[in-house]
Amino acid sequence: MITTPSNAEVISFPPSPIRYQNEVPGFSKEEIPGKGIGLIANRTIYRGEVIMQRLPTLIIHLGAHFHLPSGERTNLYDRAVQSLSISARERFMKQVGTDIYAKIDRNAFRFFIPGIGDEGGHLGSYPDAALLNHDCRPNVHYRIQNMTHITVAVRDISPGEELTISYVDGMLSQAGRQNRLNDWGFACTCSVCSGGEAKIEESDKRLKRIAHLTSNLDSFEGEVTPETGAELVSLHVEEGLHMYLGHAYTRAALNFALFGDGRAKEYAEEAVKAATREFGEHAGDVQSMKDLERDPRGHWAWGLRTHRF
Ligand SMILES: C[S@@+](CC[C@H](N)C(=O)[O-])C[C@H]1O[C@@H](n2cnc3c(N)ncnc32)[C@H](O)[C@@H]1O
Repeated sequence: MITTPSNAEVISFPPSPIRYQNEVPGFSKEEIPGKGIGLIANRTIYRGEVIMQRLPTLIIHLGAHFHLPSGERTNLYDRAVQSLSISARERFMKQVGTDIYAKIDRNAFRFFIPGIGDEGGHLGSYPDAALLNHDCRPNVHYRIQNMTHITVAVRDISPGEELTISYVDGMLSQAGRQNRLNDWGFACTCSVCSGGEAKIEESDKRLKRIAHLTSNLDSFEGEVTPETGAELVSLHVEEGLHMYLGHAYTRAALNFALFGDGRAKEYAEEAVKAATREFGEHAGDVQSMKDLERDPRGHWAWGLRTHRF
């Protein structure tokens, strides 16, 4: 661990260690043409399945990675990697990148210790999870909870399909995403990016519509009908943004509730499932959607829009 003394104390004593379940690996490592190594499903993996949970091999404070003089940083990185067990070191060193700095840069995942702002920013090295290649419309979502990297399927995955995550914000336009991906040194060949001009235009248009509906739903001034949230969910599914369905279903459920519409219940139920996949069962959205599902009419939002207009 390369961090400040106060962060080290918190990191050494995570507030509530999560349980580990036995894993039956649903994937194998394979060479993928044009992408290096990747992970391929070797059985059907169902939506919501936890695919992999990993503790970090190394933790590095963002300040150390980006602001230490390179000589000092190299020294620290060498010592950190030397202190790993032989097998952990081997897995770390197999990652892409010409030296330790590059391996961290190209493979590590960013996370923040909650409650202390930028000071809590770290890079976690998880060499097994780092084998997930990028797709703009991925089938897997990951989160880092108590320093643990958790990978969950966001839709059913067939045997032989590659497991992928998105390295960039999937709501960016295709050009915006490609621009960010240049940092990793590859051009994306996902179904949207390689689908030709018309497909890219259609996808960008959908993303604009998603942004527009989201902003309307989030403000009391925006133009919305009971159907607006349902349209938002459909657009996410059409666009392949299964990784973001938690917020979409939550907005839709709340919108139905605001209109005093009974569909709030079924959307809240889906919101609970999607938000659990994305953020974990203890996330705030999950709890509030459980409340809405249990008692839509008793919810604070029920009928508020109908009173107003
Ligand atoms: C975190 S690593 C992923 C694992 C990597 N393929 C390996 O062999 O270890 C990131 C690197 O994988 C490659 N990569 C990931 N996604 C890709 C994609 N969609 N197309 C081409 N290369 C990709 C790029 O070289 C990128 O810098």
